[in-house]
Amino acid sequence: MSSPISVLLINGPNLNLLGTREPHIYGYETLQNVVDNAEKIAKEQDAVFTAFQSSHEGAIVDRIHQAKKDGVDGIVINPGAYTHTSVAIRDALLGVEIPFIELHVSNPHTREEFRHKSFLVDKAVAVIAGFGTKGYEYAILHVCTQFKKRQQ
Ligand SMILES: O=C1C[C@@](O)(C(=O)O)C[C@@H](O)[C@@H]1O
Repeated sequence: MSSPISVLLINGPNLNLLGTREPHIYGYETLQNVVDNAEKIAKEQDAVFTAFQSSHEGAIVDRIHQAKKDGVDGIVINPGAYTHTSVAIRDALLGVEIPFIELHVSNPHTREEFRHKSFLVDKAVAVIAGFGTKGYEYAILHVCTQFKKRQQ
């Protein structure tokens, strides 16, 4: 029997405040809820699931490096504001060669101009934006069902 797909969910800065942060934009669901739902969906698909949140760019870079050592097959990442600024996170994702989905709770393209630029979008397998926290469920299910086990 082949080993299960392994998926890592990364949330960047301020996403720990989901549920209370600008709820008219991000809704009322907490990050804990989002992660619990994502884990449930992954488990239903017999996938291995891990989640990580940090508001620090370097910590996110380090976690992406660790993902390669751990044999992660796919990453779902909501980079928060680092979407619009971080060459380091882009380079980390490219460096580990793990396919990833870029995810946003809101649709940044309907918001301020500075949110229209993404340093990841041209390298992402897919982008999910504007579905609220439901987007996490779609992204995790997609990785678990459509991504292939990587050759180690
Ligand atoms: O922190 C965030 C959250 C976000 O990534 C989203 O999920 O909609 C959109 C970003 O522009 C913002 O900085």
